[in-house]
Amino acid sequence: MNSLLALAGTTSLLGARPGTASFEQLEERIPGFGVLQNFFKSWLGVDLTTVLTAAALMGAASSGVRTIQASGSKVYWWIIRFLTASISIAGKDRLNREVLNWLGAHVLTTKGTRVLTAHSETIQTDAWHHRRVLERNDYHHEKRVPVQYLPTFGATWFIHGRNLFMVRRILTTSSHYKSAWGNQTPDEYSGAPQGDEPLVVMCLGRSVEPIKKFLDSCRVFADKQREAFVTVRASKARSYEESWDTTILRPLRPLETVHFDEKIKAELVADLENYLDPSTRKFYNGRGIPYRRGYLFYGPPGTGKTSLSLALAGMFGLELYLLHVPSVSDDRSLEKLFAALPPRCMVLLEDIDAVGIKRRPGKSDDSDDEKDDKDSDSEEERNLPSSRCTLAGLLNVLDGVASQEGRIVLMTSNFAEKLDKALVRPGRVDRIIYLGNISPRSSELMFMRMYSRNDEGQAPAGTVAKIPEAELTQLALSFSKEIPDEVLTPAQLQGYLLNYREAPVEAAANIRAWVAEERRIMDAAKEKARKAAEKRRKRRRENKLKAYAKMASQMGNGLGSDAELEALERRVQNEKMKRHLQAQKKNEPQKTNGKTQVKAPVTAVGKRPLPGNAASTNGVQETRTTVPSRESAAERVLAGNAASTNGIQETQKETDDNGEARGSESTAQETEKTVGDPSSPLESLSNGDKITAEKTES
Ligand SMILES: Nc1ncnc2c1ncn2[C@@H]1O[C@H](COP(=O)(O)OP(=O)(O)OP(=O)(O)O)[C@@H](O)[C@H]1O
Repeated sequence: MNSLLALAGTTSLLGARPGTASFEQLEERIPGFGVLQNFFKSWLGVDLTTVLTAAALMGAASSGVRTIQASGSKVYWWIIRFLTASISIAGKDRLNREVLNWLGAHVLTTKGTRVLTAHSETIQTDAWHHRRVLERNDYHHEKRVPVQYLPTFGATWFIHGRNLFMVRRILTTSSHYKSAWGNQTPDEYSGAPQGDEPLVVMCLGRSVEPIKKFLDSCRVFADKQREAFVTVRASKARSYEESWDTTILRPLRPLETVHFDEKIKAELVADLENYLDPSTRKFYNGRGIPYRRGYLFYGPPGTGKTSLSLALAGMFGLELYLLHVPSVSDDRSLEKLFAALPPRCMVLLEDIDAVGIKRRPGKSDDSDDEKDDKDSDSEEERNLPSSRCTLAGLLNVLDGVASQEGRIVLMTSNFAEKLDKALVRPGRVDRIIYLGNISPRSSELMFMRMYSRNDEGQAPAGTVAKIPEAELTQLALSFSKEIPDEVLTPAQLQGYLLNYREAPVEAAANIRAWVAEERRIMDAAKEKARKAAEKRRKRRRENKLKAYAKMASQMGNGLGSDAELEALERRVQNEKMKRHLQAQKKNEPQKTNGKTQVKAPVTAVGKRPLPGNAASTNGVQETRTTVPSRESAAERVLAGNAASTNGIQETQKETDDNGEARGSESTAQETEKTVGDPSSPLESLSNGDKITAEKTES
């Protein structure tokens, strides 16, 4: 048809009559044209050439209109470009959301805009939602996610700072719904924004400065909305492109509500203040020291590690970036996440011992016995998700070349002694703080916090309001006297107090019985765990003996009795240790006057002037002085040594029996060296130095 029209347009067909040159030309180009012409003429009385000519003219007219439209549009955009300035914002950028929120609060409501879009799902993470819930204190309202109204596609006009602005929310393919009306339906009636639409902010004038100011106002407004909250941003789980995606707003938690040693708390705050002081950055930069700070909070579960992190983020007005390492797909993604951090923020790596990152191969110094102990102690470890990030990758983002400056890394751990030494070395972790079980003093403060007036002077509801403050103080004191030092976790005690939310008198009266019951339950649980561990150890031992028996029978030397197999096992253990030490000797051969000198382990962390070196009475002890209730690796090694010293003697006897001479003296030396070779960072913090020094002297 097009070719026909073209032909009709190019050849003047008005005079194309049979027998004329034009008609013959047409007949030649379109075989059968004459027949069609006759058919139309005789049956419909219509001249086909006239019809075609009219169609050609119409086509030409419409293409002319299109050309005019295109030129008009070009002129329009040229004028727009000439007269306006603009800034576009990507759909996923946080600023995008902040601009929309600003428009929602300042333009849509005042202008009475009639075409809007509504959200009710992801909104709960926004400050305005929390504010409304807090303000209304309306339980039923809170059950339903409130609706927020925002600009839809297209342009929103408004005046800001005496400048005329237009914000365009641009349609993306994902947000467009093709209606039955095709492209005729305006965007706002044929689709709904998905939240990832880019924005273009335009302003009449030839400078972008007014737009920058406007964007600043949007940010200030968003910050104000968030004032009473800590913004927690979490890494997006398992996606192709890792990003800091989810934003959760948590109400501010005052640091006073996290109870632990007041001295250590004050030192921690002072340390952070000092780090965040602008002069510190200059100091670091001037001396070529990477401007970074790392903290490790460790202790049993429920002692306030996460609460402390949130409280610190709130106190310093920093955003808390929550990194869930097991859900990061690989080291590159981890790097990307760290690279996307703002210059000043806190990154929280929770339960860093449990993220499934393996120690670097070949770096583990654990003996078999130690491994056995660890196995038996950490049943839950078997169920850990295994991260695809490597330790090297993690170390690199924390303190490598790729690592960003300015941020604060907080790590929490229940078993800090399991952490790789490299992870907690200075530069990655500059302060280690132990959060322990609750002390009587902290329990008194917790009691007061639960029942006294809040910051706004409002008393708690119900009967509590009628109790005078002096009486509450007395109750708190008598309550705290019943709390054994360092036995219960703060979380446990908080749970108890919540059961008596409006009855402080009863809480104080019943505490003794509750503590006794809790102790009984905890003792029973410990005993059960001990028995289970014992059983596992026994089973493993039996399995080992069976394996040795099999080995022995394969060797055909007639060994078979339990005593013989145990002797064989000891020999194998000793041999393993000997080889291990020989391998080590190769790495650090230092012989002076024939005496082996054992190199002191790297104790940078332990030697740092950490706060509160003395054991604390308030539930917090500094790492160096307190190792959590679990037996430390050094203790285990020491215990292992005692056993292996016996083992050596017995082995000596056994080997004599077997006619194999073996120097017990050298074995003893080797054993001592093992002691000075701590396998965990906390060993280097606590016992490593001392033990090594003593052994070296001997
Ligand atoms: N030291 C503390 N002071 C006040 N409240 C505490 C303290 N420790 C724990 N809590 C309370 O116990 C609960 C759990 O605390 P949190 O999650 O901070 O402990 P955690 O040490 O991080 O535990 P986990 O190791 O299991 O993650 C919170 O509700 C918190 O209010």
